[in-house]
Amino acid sequence: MPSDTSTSTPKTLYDKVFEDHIVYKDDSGSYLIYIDRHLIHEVTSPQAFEGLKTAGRTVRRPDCTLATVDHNIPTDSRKNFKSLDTFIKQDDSRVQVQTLEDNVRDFGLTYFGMTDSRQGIVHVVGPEQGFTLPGTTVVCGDSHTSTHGAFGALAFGIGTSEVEHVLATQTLIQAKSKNMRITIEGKLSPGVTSKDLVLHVIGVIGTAGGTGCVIEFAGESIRDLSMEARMSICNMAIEAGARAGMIQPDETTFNYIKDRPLAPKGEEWDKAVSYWKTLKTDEGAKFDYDIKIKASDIVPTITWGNSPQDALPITGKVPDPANFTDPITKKGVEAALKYMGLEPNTPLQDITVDKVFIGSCTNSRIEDLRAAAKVVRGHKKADNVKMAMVVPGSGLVKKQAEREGLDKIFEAAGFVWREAGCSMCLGMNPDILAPYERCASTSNRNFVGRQGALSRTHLMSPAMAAAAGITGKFTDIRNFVYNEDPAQPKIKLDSEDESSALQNAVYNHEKEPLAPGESEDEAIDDHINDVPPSDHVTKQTVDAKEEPPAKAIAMQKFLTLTSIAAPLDRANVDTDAIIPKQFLKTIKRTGLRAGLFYESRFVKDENGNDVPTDFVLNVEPYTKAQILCVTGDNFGCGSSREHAPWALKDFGIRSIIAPSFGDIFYNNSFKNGLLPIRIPQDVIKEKIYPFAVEKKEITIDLPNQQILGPNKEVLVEKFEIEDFRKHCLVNGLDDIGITLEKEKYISAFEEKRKQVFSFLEGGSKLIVPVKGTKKSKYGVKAQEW
Ligand SMILES: CC(C)[C@H](C(=O)O)[C@@H](O)C(=O)O
Ligand code: SF4
Repeated sequence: MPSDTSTSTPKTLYDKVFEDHIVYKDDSGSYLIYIDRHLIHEVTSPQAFEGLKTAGRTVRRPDCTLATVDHNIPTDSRKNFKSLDTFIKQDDSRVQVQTLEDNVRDFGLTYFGMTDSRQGIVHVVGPEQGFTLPGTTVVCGDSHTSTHGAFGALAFGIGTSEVEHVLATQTLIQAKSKNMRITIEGKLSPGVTSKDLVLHVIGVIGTAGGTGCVIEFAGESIRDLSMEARMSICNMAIEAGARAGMIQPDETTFNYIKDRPLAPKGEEWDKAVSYWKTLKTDEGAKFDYDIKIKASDIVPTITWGNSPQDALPITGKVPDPANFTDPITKKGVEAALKYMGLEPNTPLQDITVDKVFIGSCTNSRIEDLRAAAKVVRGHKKADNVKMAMVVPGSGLVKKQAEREGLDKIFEAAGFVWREAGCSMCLGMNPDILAPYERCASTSNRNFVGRQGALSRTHLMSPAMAAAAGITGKFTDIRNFVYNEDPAQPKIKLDSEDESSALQNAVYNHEKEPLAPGESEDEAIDDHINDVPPSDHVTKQTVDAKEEPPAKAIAMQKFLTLTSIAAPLDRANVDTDAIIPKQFLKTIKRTGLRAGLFYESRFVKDENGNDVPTDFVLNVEPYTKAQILCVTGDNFGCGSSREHAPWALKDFGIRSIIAPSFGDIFYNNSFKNGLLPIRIPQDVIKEKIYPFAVEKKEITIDLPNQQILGPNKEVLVEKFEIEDFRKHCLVNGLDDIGITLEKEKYISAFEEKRKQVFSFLEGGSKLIVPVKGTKKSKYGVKAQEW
């Protein structure tokens, strides 16, 4: 490290960053890579911390971790915030937030809580603070970690078991992904934004298009974009099925980072920039897939269905199932139209909306809010729009917008101005749509039930969502009549005033005034005393200390499995469908059976009770199936929630056969002793699916990598599985235990890193004092400032 550029083989940006992080490579080709930056939020971390405590493990590098709360928190005004107990009314949400506060205190981690204006959506906070840097590896228990790839970082979502792995070892076990490049040739046309660009790309390559790949976005249009616009693109790389999205860092990147609180300073800055300038794809580097898209083909784009790939030009019409020949696609279109309450061939611009949501980690940054405010300025919300909600991505974005008067513009138009959080992007807090409400949303997922049960989501850019709020229907922003009255407040143009000095005046946290005679430490200690310790955490920590530290925790072994297989004739089954968001509000790994495929398995009767449907897992004998046989591509796409494999496992499923899987789901399954098997679609349909339908038992033989029929005849001669994964499953081995045996390699890497990448040292510990994390009362090392 840094990767050797003098050798003859040209490398891609991804190759370089990956190679610079290899701690160890084993004979089977599996890598242990070092993780520079780890972001944490309340939904996917409780079980990870619980695992650490149970095994008596500590956090290896607290300086590499930064925590905040975002998914569960209400977006109501915090002016009268007194405590979590009174502010968060939903019990399960409050427990998750409280559990995170306990954990960051117990492990001495840096945390932006609800009274800290730096709190916000993890993917807004990381870049805003300069925690995200080019050439780093960035992970988070969240699929939209791909956002950070806009800086030339290798950034990807992980499951909760991997969160635990990173906390304990600061590394991850990884296979090398394939290289894909998507070049957008030429310049974007007026009125076309980065959101239109990325929706268009997903419409072209599909939600499984990037599976197994890291996508590098390149070309003139990408180079022309601001950092915030680049983040919106990489954010949605996961929606194209990719492991990560990346953009070569350049002057735009460096200017954005300079002087942010955690950016390297002085000589370290110069050293960093000279390294960052090497982070580009070499001439002649090989891509497994090289796709070119003309910028001139991209127009303002919105989605019509339940997958981000259901993207159409705003000038288009709702698709007609009669035009589709492939039976799975046709069935999917019919189901989506029914769910979305749309008639085939309706012009998109004739469709009226009930609500507008401007926010989410895709589009809640200052430029997004400026673009929306510019549309709204001097207009009034349409009468048919029941509510238009604007949710800034962080407390600092909110403050900046208020300094610019954007809040007043929104409010004058009848839009609602809220506090920072994920909000209606997935509605884990009270911000949800009522059944059948149609929403113009700047978020990234339009899945069934995503914004509330039976909700109807259409994805689009901030300007288009704002325009829908004004006209009451989907609107081509190119035809929108802005109010140009000079008496209206002026709004900065996109990416104007990106000068670092101004940005940082804004994005540095303003500390709360100290009480007379109070020192900073005392102020912090006071706040800690306000946060009541939770009994279960205290107890677990103490218990763990009495136990000798565990090495490898055994997982259930997987050798052979004979069972009937439940047939599922669907494509793009997302993890929101496998386990909807309301079941994520748990701090345990178990008890999720009830939520498995909840929206498919149950409908409500007139008294609001769950009534089972004829979904395959409700039908005998499939209630006892241990195998799921899926015919369509991309099973488990979308969110990183490990709750999906937990729920399948809780139901009794131990193996899933499908043509392809979402990357994070695939990974998460192995960590829980589940075996996902990739088999070509025609083989599934011809050889396995018929037995599933006939309720006949099949056998999966993992040691021999075979699938056998009811009479033990060979259906699949040798399915693929990486050696390392097979080894772990067959022997029931826990990854963390295995990795900890590589301690000497990790330490050696860290020693070198200290010299070569000295500008990464300090990490989140360079943050100015943060409330609530100074002292641990429970024995684990506290953060020092
Ligand atoms: C809660 C989290 C696991 C999830 C994700 O990984 O994406 C969420 O952020 C989402 O957008 O669905
Ligand atoms: S996609 Fe939505 S829920 Fe997920 S992190 Fe982003 S804002 Fe939060």
